[in-house]
Amino acid sequence: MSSLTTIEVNKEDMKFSAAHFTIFSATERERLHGHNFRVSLSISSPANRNGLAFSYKILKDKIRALCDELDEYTLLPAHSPYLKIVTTEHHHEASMNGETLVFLRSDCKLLPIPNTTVEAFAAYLLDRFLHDDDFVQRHDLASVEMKVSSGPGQWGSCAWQQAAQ
Ligand SMILES: Nc1nc2c(c(=O)[nH]1)N=C([C@H](O)[C@H](O)COP(=O)(O)OP(=O)(O)OP(=O)(O)O)CN2
Repeated sequence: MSSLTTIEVNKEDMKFSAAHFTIFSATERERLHGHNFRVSLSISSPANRNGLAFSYKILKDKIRALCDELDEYTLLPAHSPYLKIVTTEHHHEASMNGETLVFLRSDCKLLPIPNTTVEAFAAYLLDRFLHDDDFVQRHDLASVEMKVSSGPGQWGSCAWQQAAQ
């Protein structure tokens, strides 16, 4: 049975500062607020005779680029079951429970996620990592785990595992 090695990249600058509000139900949400979200990526692969899984510099570059896309925006969930978003020429009008929040489009990013939680961010970033290019196809990987933190001691994660051969 071969052993697996894991590379984890979790650099201080792998982060994005963003505003959001978590939606707990059709009638409950947080007020708009922000975090410095941190991102960590771990990739496991079969140990090889060269003792090098792959150069992890490419991972840091990819995560930093993904973080830059989200940095200093208000992040809104385009796939929320509770929040309805109407986009006009200059604004996103986000409505739930009889209230409407109006945001400048230039200040916002709508993400294809159901909620702006750390676990939903982790799933979104993992999907981007897996599908933005052919890194996963070009390497013999066993698993990939993306983690997002909204503050010390609290993380959400999402993982992909290679299908059993
Ligand atoms: N499953 C999840 N639950 C919560 C999330 C989340 O992303 N996934 N997020 C929040 C809020 O965004 C909140 O701002 C963070 O929660 P909170 O416990 O208030 O954390 P703080 O950063 O304020 O840290 P404390 O010092 O522990 O208060 C809530 N739930």
